[in-house]
Amino acid sequence: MRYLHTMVRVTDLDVSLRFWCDLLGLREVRRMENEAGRFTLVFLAAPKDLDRSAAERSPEVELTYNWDPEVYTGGRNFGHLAYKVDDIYAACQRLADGGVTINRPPRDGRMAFVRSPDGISIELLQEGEPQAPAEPWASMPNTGTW
Ligand SMILES: C[C@@H](O)C(=O)SC[C@H](NC(=O)CC[C@H](N)C(=O)O)C(=O)NCC(=O)O
Ligand code: NI
Repeated sequence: MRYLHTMVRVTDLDVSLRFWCDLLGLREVRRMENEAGRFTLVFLAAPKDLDRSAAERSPEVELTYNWDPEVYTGGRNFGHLAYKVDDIYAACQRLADGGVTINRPPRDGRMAFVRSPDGISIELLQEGEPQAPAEPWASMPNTGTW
């Protein structure tokens, strides 16, 4: 057995791709349009996983966009998706510049949390050793929950 993907239902595909790809940094590896089912699947992979994703189709995030509007509630038993990033300060700055709230800022130079446009919690962890605490992150308070 091996891990394949995590599926997330999204309410706006363009808004979601701007967050998951342009701001978070994932890459679209393939998509499937299903006319009969009236939905689109978009598979995303992190840059360092692209080769493996192309070969094994894993590990990926599967965005599911239902063409007919639906309201997605609950799911708070779901925790988060976690990614290692080369520079947690640069990643958080790119997300913040793109209008994403940094719910749990990287005060420790190691860990941050944000949420996707549909409220999916995402953990960002510094690759390797934590960075030295640096402003504005070191004194930035949490914003809500993640
Ligand atoms: C391609 C493979 O990875 C899938 O997950 S397809 C699973 C299939 N997805 C859909 O039918 C998408 C549209 C549907 N309206 C939905 O929102 O799920 C499926 O069986 N989905 C049910 C599920 O609970 O995942
Ligand atoms: Ni799936």
